[in-house]
Order: sequence, then structure tokens, then C-alpha cells
Amino acid sequence: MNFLIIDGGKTFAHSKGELNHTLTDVAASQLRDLGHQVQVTIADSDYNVAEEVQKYLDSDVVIYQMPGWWMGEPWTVKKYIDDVFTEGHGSLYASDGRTRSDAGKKYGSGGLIQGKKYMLSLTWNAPLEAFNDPEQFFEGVGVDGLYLHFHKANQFLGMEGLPTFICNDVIKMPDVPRDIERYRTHLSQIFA
Ligand SMILES: Cc1cc2nc3c(=O)[nH]c(=O)nc-3n(C[C@H](O)[C@H](O)[C@H](O)COP(=O)(O)OP(=O)(O)OC[C@H]3O[C@@H](n4cnc5c(N)ncnc54)[C@H](O)[C@@H]3O)c2cc1C
Repeated sequence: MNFLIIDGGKTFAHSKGELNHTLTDVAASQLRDLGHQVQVTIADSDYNVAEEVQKYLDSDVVIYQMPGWWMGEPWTVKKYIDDVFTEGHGSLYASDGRTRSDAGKKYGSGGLIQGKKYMLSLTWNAPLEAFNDPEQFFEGVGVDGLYLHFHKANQFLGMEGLPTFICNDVIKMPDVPRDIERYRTHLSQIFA
């Protein structure tokens, strides 16, 4: 299969970007060892937007590797999506899906890259229970509930989500060797 990894690691304030670059390298090397083709784009780079659209067209799976910044994706990854998905009008999506001639066609059904998959791989300082426990900060919506808008942007193109991977406590109690091992297991369970 063909993979595209969007590496959202960036040096800014107390994020050094190293953990996200490391997880990008872990995935790229493991997927290549499994016989897959892998391209990597660093979101915080001078990418060519048309080339990035072509990478989506050429890929079977897109992996978003990114830190949680202010409760969601860093602005570099949001900018990448705004740049690339907007340029993809006519190739990644046709329209918002609605048409005057058929009221059955609903908003969000105009994607053109049906069947492709995407996956979120996230690093957060917040512990997992902050997402899942109804008594804690994210009120039990879960990680994927918090990223609903991000999932929907990808599903708007017709893609389907794969199980999300998350590293927690990455500043308070980092355990990078354990996180790398968990990520390798996650990747082989899905892609081996
Ligand atoms: C603007 C901003 C907003 C933020 N908002 C939130 C938020 O809303 N919620 C939240 O939970 N967090 C938030 N954070 C924290 C953010 O999620 C983390 O800083 C980020 O996930 C860390 O990823 P990184 O790639 O930058 O890691 P790094 O800073 O590179 O590394 C994190 C830790 O892992 C270690 N490490 C990295 N790579 C390796 C390696 N190869 N081998 C061994 N050890 C390694 C580092 O030494 C460090 O201890 C925010 C940070 C910023 C800058």
C-alpha cells in the first residue's frame, strides 16, 4: 500500500517537535519494512500544494502525526489542510454533496477519494482519563470526540478513519521507549 505521513512536529514554546518527528520515523521505517511505500511531508515546510494533492490521490492511507496544541491540531497542520483540501476541489472532492435535483444527496457526500483511509497519531500532555472520564476536563467525549471536526474534514473527501493512536503525559511523565513500542504494536495490528 502507499502511505502519506503528515508530520506536524514543530519547535514552538515548550514543544520541541522531536517526539512527533521520532514517531514519524518509527512509522515510516516500520511500514517500509512491511513492504509498503511511504512518503512524508512536514507540515511546517514549504510544500508544493499541487504536489500534496497528488500525494493524496496516490495514497491508500494518510497518517496525521501531530501534537495537541490548545485542544486540537497545530496551526501548521490546519494550514496544510486548508491549502491542500481547498486545492483538491475537483479531484479530492466534487462539492458538498447536495444537489437541487436530488434531495436525498446530503451535505458531506461529495468526496471523490472514497475507500482511502486516514489515521490520527497524537501526542498530548493530558492523561487519557482527561478525555474518557465524564467527570474530567473533556467530559467523557473521548479522543475521537474531541477531534470530530478533524475526522469530518477527512470524511468530507470520502476517506474512512482507522483507530486513533495517542501518547499521553508526554511532558509530565514522558516514556518514549514505551510509546514507540505501543505505536509499533498499533501499526502492525492494522497494517501487517
Ligand atoms: C502552543 C502549545 C499548546 C499546547 N496545548 C496543549 C493542550 O491543549 N493540551 C495538552 O495536553 N498539551 C498541550 N501542549 C503540549 C504539547 O502537546 C506537547 O508539547 C507535544 O505533544 C510534545 O510533542 P513534541 O513532538 O513537540 O515533543 P518534544 O517536546 O520533542 O518531546 C517531548 C518529550 O519527549 C522526549 N523525547 C522526544 N523525542 C525523544 C526521543 N527520540 N527519544 C527519547 N525521548 C524523546 C523529550 O525529551 C521530551 O521530554 C501544548 C504545547 C504548545 C507548544
